[in-house]
Amino acid sequence: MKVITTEIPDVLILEPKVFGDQRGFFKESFNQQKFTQATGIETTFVQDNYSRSSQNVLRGLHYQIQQPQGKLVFVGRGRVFDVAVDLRLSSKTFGRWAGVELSDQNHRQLWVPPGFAHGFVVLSETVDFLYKTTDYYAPQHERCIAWNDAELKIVWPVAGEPRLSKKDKQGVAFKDAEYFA
Ligand SMILES: Cc1cn([C@H]2C[C@H](O)[C@@H](COP(=O)(O)OP(=O)(O)O[C@H]3O[C@@H](C)C(=O)[C@@H](O)[C@H]3O)O2)c(=O)[nH]c1=O
Repeated sequence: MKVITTEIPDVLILEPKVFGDQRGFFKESFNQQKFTQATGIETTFVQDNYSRSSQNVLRGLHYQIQQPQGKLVFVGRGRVFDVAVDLRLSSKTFGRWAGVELSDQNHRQLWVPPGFAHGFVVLSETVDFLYKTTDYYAPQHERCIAWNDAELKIVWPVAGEPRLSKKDKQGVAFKDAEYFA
């Protein structure tokens, strides 16, 4: 497995080994031992999530202020632009974002540590999006920052307004958000 750092050193791109043959391909989408060996991160994943979205859907920017979740995210089918925003006040990269294209072609996975907000926009017709989390879903602790926050200045590779859930339309400004210590 190859590990590539992003503009935020704690946000990592993982490239698993892909075995292609005349049938298609095989890859280990997760291997605890290889993940820890390659990244130095010792954590336990407790939940697997799978969502399907159509083109131009944007989900985010989400985090849990308690029970913060580290997320290992990847695409089963399709293409997204995936974003992690550092919400850790003590971090050198507080308030900065990292964005990476994840697709069924590049097989990339993104490690989004606890203490980050996360979101993605769908670039393909549909996307099957899969991720593991290091803590359980806790809706009472869920928070959402507006995808188009003026201060964060995330450059989403979409023209016009993406399609958002009701909840995501009510995302708060970064300056008003709750942060991590
Ligand atoms: C996230 C989640 C949702 N749900 C339910 C609640 C709701 O009725 C329905 C849809 O939830 P949402 O609209 O919050 O789903 P979604 O907008 O896909 O939320 C996800 O977005 C991405 C960007 C993340 O980073 C995730 O952590 C998560 O916040 O699924 C669960 O039961 N368990 C879960 O872990």
